[in-house]
Amino acid sequence: MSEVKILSVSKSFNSSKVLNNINIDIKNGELISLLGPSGCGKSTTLKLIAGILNPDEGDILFDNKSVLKLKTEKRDAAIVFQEYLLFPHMNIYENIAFGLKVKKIPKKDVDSRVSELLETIKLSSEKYKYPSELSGGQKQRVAIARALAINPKILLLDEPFSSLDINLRNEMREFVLEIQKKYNITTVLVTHDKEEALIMSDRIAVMLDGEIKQFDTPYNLYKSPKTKEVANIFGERNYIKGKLINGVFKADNINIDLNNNESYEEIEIMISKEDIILDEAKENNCNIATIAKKRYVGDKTYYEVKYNDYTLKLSSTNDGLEIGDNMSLKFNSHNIKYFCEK
Ligand SMILES: Nc1ncnc2c1ncn2[C@@H]1O[C@H](COP(=O)(O)OP(=O)(O)OP(=O)(O)O)[C@@H](O)[C@H]1O
Repeated sequence: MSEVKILSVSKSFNSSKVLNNINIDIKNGELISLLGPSGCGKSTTLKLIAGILNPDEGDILFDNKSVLKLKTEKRDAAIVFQEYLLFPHMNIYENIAFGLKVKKIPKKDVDSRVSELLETIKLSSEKYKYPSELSGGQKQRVAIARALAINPKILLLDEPFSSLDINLRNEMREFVLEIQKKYNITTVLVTHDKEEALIMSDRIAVMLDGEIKQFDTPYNLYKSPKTKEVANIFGERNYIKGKLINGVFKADNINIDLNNNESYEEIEIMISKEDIILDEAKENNCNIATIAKKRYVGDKTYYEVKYNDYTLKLSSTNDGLEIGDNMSLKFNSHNIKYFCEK
């Protein structure tokens, strides 16, 4: 385990800048994710940490020492890719033992380390099987055990679950979390899956166009994104433009008390789907919305409602509403976030 610092790192390929002034400070034993759309520079960042690539500018420190001059094999960073890249002609035991043998570790120490890892990945009884005889999840477990065998300072995971089906993916996420906590190993996970990043990370670096837009805890990123572009990474939200007058948001036919004393001429509020609440419409209730669309997804139902000139999207555990139903509308005002120009 190790503390990792990426300091003002930039990288270009063929004079096109793919990373611009990246700064990430990873604590000992922390699991962070690099989250962003395809091409934003996640894998390049991982390769810079591993030493597969070198930055044009900036520095990378492990435990406060620059590793830029160290080759990949000297950095003690283990990388696991989406494709398992196991050696097909070696059995599971030999695959896991490979890095230890290269380091000329005595046979009895190799044996005890590999046995411990086989137990951790629950494949002790399969140790003489070859990769072709394993399921996708088992292969990925072997790939992680092989990476951990050499006791790396940092574990780098490049979209390790994307080729697995959804049930296996959930199982592998839990497995990696368990193993990461057990060995307290500093880990960087590359993913484009927001749910995966939210579930697994101590902190998430949101990357867009080669820049870190926000580096924060899952909770803060979801509840208090600094910008709309970061908010949108974590799913569709509702946005309404209006004014803020002494803490009361005002737009056409909408007044929401945000419980503060601030005033802005132009702001845009962001309301998450789960913060719009539908209730039975009462006779004297003026906030009436009509259900326009319904999408049932099992544990919740997504609705689109028309409220005056607004179309709002919300999620509810109530799956019994139908298109055309009139419902009263409420907002969870304490969860409303706003973006403004002073
Ligand atoms: N060796 C290379 N030579 C030239 N361009 C490259 C090289 N590696 C990456 N790029 C470019 O750099 C940009 C960032 O690539 P990178 O693989 O880091 O993105 P990513 O966020 O990991 O994307 P994905 O999720 O699709 O893997 C892309 O435009 C890519 O085409």
